[in-house]
Amino acid sequence: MTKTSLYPGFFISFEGIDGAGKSTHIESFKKLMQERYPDREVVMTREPGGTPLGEQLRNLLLDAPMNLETEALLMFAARREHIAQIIEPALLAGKIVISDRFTDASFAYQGGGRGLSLAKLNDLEQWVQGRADGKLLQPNLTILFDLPGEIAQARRSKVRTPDKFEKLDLVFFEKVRQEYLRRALEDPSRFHKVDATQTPEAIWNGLQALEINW
Ligand SMILES: Nc1ncnc2c1ncn2[C@@H]1O[C@H](COP(=O)(O)OP(=O)(O)O)[C@@H](O)[C@H]1O
Ligand SMILES: Cc1cn([C@H]2C[C@H](O)[C@@H](COP(=O)(O)OP(=O)(O)O)O2)c(=O)[nH]c1=O
Repeated sequence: MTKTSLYPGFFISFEGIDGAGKSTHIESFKKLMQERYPDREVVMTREPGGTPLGEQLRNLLLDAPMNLETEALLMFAARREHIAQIIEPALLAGKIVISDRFTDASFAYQGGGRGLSLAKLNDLEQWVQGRADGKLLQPNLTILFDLPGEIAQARRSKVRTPDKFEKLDLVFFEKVRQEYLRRALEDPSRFHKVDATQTPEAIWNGLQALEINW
């Protein structure tokens, strides 16, 4: 059985290091899905966040310095609420859910970047995404914007005031990137890797050509 058949809906996550180009494409991608599947509702959401409690946790997570384990636990607490309130009900109702980040980000940032053990992250993933039937709720498709840390940093420095994670250095973002790539290798049927060094137009053409295996 594929993960796709766990729910009538379809779950897509967008991932990548800060500045890789997710925000540039996610709204248009939502519109594309809506045009392609006019009889389905498309729900756009994000992590950390997605629920009133999750958004409160997001404010804390993005600004307050905290112990690494605390950070991971709060990320997964926000995720549990997000799954219970938003993601699972939408998937059960046959909707398309697009989330700006999901669990791969915890492996990449708290694991790869900050060094939390993958065993602990695996436990949290099982805890928060495990279902009564023993299967794991995962995105059906994860679109990973892959970009060298240096290029992402140059793009970021042009635009915005950095949050807590964005202030971290180049070595950190390379480790984050490598963990994303490791996760992609581990589950190649779920991941679609985008070469984010391409022009926005080329990236968009690639996204439009992407086949959704419902
Ligand atoms: N393919 C691209 N080539 C050059 N610059 C880009 C590309 N995609 C996005 N950018 C620019 O890089 C910056 C970061 O992009 P953004 O989409 O906000 O990244 P993210 O949401 O992944 O952090 C923005 O200024 C954006 O205009
Ligand atoms: C979901 C998640 C995000 N993050 C981090 C990655 C980002 O730096 C930050 C917020 O992500 P994001 O929403 O992509 O921020 P922005 O749109 O402002 O770039 O949270 C984690 O460290 N772990 C997680 O599990």
